[in-house]
Amino acid sequence: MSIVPDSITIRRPDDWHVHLRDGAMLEGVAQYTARQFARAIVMPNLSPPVTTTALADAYRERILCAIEPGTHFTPLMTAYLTDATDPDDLADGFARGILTAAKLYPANATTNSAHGVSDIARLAPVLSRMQDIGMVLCIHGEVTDSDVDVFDREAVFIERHLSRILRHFPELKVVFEHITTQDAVQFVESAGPNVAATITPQHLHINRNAMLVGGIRPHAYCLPVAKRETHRLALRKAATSGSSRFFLGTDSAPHSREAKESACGCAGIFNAPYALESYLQVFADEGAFEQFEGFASLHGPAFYGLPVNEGTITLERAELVVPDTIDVGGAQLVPFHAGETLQWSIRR
Ligand SMILES: NC(=O)N[C@@H](CC(=O)O)C(=O)O
Ligand SMILES: [Zn+2]
Ligand SMILES: [Zn+2]
Repeated sequence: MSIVPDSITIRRPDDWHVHLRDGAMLEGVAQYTARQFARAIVMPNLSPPVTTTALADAYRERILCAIEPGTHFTPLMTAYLTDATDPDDLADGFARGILTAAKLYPANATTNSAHGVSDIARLAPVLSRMQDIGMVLCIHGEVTDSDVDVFDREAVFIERHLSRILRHFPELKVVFEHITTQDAVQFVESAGPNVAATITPQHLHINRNAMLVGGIRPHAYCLPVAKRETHRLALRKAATSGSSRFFLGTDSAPHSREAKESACGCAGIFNAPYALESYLQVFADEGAFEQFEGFASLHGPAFYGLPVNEGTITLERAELVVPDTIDVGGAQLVPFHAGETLQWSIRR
């Protein structure tokens, strides 16, 4: 067993995958992310989605308005790829610093993805341009074919699509997002340096039993769905390995309590309020304290070609009781780890 210190100070971290939503929900949740992270890659799956540079620019303004004055937080915007995406618009948004990445959702893979790409082959001109200009492609890597079991959708995506995308565009910078399987870990490890992956706190903490044993637990349901224990262990190993190809992306995805606790509950876990505390617990339990800063604060900027943040954040060993619910503009959200006691707290 390695020695675990009582506090840890790291460079300010970033969240490389978050859903901040819009309207009242945005107003309520943005501050939780801004308190923990200096920057965040903001997902474009609003309804309707953020498909152009102009829409991303307007959305960025709304996010900045939702952040409390005095908070230093930079939203990094993404454009949602559709069958109609214009490569010139993407390149223009990227050159002007409005867009940081583009996002590929296979049609109907997840929340608000009905406008996603129906045939990845049609994206060739877009992907080719992104490869040329060094713009990152973020991918929700699950197939949506109805004959594929929901627990196999990520592994089948690698085989049917991801390998092919990288064969055609071998220099394209790809983030395989919120990976949930050993297959994805192995794929990223054996791919070139232009391929990386984000890992969420929930996929490091829970396996599918958390969702299905002793009653159905909608607050543990997100997409890609948590897999069996062997996969969780592979993800913990990857995250804490020190490999620069794996970095932090919470996939915090708030839905109201009613939308989650329903006959057809929404996918998504709201983990923004205690994301760092949750991740650190994993690194502490794995005896990988020294790898925490790389995962949280260094590997992501290096991959995106951005500077690391100035300033630091300190977490200390101090119990933290996660509330059962969090009130956000009148709606109740159930956070990840609701009712549990975490062992680490951010020093304020
Ligand atoms: N992760 C989720 O379960 N849900 C996300 C969409 C996504 O990231 O796939 C959402 O927007 O609710
Ligand atoms: Zn996703
Ligand atoms: Zn997401």
